[in-house]
Amino acid sequence: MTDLAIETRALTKRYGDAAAVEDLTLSISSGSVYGFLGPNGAGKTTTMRMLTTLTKPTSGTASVAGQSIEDRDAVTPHIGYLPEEPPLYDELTGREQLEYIAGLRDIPEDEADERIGSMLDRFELAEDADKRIDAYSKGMRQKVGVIQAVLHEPDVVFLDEPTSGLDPRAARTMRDTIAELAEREMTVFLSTHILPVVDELADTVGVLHDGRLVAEGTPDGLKNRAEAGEERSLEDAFLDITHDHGAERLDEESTTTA
Ligand SMILES: Nc1ncnc2c1ncn2[C@@H]1O[C@H](COP(=O)(O)OP(=O)(O)OP(=O)(O)O)[C@@H](O)[C@H]1O
Repeated sequence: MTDLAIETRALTKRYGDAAAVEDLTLSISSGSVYGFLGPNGAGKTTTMRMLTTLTKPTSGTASVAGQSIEDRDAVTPHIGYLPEEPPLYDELTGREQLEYIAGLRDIPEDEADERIGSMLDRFELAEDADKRIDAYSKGMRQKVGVIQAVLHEPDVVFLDEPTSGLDPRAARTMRDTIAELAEREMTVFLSTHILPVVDELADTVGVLHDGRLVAEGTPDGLKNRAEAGEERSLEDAFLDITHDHGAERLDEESTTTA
């Protein structure tokens, strides 16, 4: 694998006249945690869907784990994806769902049993593992969703709002798990609106606004963009960055319509 786990060049996705993602160029190192931030509708999910080969870009190129996203069969063994709504079969139990995914991923049965057992314990889901998923709460579905995303120990995992629906203890387990995945050299592409999670875990943060990357740096680098001496949280930095860019665009619009 190259040193870059994710590389995109001018990646663009249009729906009709509107660009959901525009001219996105990213270079994300292997083994790092990349925090991908942006207001609602900024294009985060669209980006993840392109990088996980679920939707085709309108233009531009990208590779994930050294494989072009045009080659779905080459990319998928290397990646895991937790989307906003984890794809689960309601009629299966949690354990059956995970065993099914382990089979699809060609994980040997004894290894799969061990990994599934240890992840169910870790997320305190063992007691409910033999209940049908249609009886699961949102948080329980989320737990199964993340376990199935990392079960095959992919090189790169895409997590869309991983702490969504989780109680504080489970959210802590999720954060610890992400940190551990990164320690094991897995690259984590993490999108969330919970900024302290990004501040705690991310090596690099990218901020998307209206489909464009408007800021990128370390969490501390983004916080320190303001005048020296000012104490800022990542939330302050995010609000400033996305506000500045909204204001710039309004200026551009008023100039072009004047
Ligand atoms: N299938 C689609 N058809 C048309 N427009 C779409 C489609 N999918 C996304 N969009 C548009 O693309 C833009 C980006 O959406 P996207 O879901 O990627 O944003 P997001 O950053 O993930 O938002 P959120 O934080 O709310 O989940 C939005 O304007 C959305 O309406």
